[in-house]
Amino acid sequence: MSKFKLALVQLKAGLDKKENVSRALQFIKRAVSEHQAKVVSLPECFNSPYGTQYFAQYAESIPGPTTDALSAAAKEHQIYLIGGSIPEISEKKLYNTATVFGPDGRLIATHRKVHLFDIDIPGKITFQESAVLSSGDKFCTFDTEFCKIGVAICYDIRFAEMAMCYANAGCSLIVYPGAFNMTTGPKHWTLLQRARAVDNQLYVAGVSPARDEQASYVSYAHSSIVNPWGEVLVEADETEQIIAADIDTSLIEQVRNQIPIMKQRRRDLYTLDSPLMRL
Ligand SMILES: NC(=O)CCC(=O)C(=O)O
Repeated sequence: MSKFKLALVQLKAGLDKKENVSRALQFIKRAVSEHQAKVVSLPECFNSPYGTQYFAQYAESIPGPTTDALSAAAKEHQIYLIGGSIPEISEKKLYNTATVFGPDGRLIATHRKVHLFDIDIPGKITFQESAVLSSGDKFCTFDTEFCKIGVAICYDIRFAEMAMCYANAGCSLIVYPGAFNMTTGPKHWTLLQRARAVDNQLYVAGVSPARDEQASYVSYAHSSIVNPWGEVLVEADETEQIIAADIDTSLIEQVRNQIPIMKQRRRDLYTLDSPLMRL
């Protein structure tokens, strides 16, 4: 059993990359000093505006200037830092990539968004990440002294199978840096976080950029942390801010004993057969 504080930084990312990174560093410092956070996460695409027209221009290799700054911040504050995501360039391909740094500043995990955000809701929103990005083909979990944590990015949350793989791998918490929009956000963002939490009886956190009404892509914001009961422990509004909550792994054991769906699965009728289960 363990208990630790998770803080999510709902950051407003603008056109100035240096300014975005510098604001992120200020908020990380505050997450530690004001909330005593041991694990801190930034949102999807935190050093760049979110949009296919920006990814190539803002892309960096990893390691690069943005991730060097994250590494130094994790070390300075002795925290696990989930660096939201950034546009990554590697071997001439672009990815939407999350990085995770340990309290010693070492890069301990990366996640390239597995499910690219390609949707078409006529008159509302059409978006095609796959026009410029390549998808990742690996899962991402990392161990801490508190619990195992899984990381996936935004649209990945719509795929229940992926969260189930993370639960089967022993994760107590899944963190989704994500930038839902003003069409799907109000309908699905919190619902999906609650669904993944209830399906898998674990904690789920969604960490979004703050809303910028002037941006070409307007984020819904509303970062939140949901417990294994599916209860929203804390939810941001649309403004730039930090939210934080205790992650208490004893609640996972309690819920799994009280509602023992993990033991009641009919594996004779259905199985999740993924080679990537071997994380
Ligand atoms: N950045 C994203 O993947 C957005 C996902 C989203 O808005 C959705 O509805 O799904």
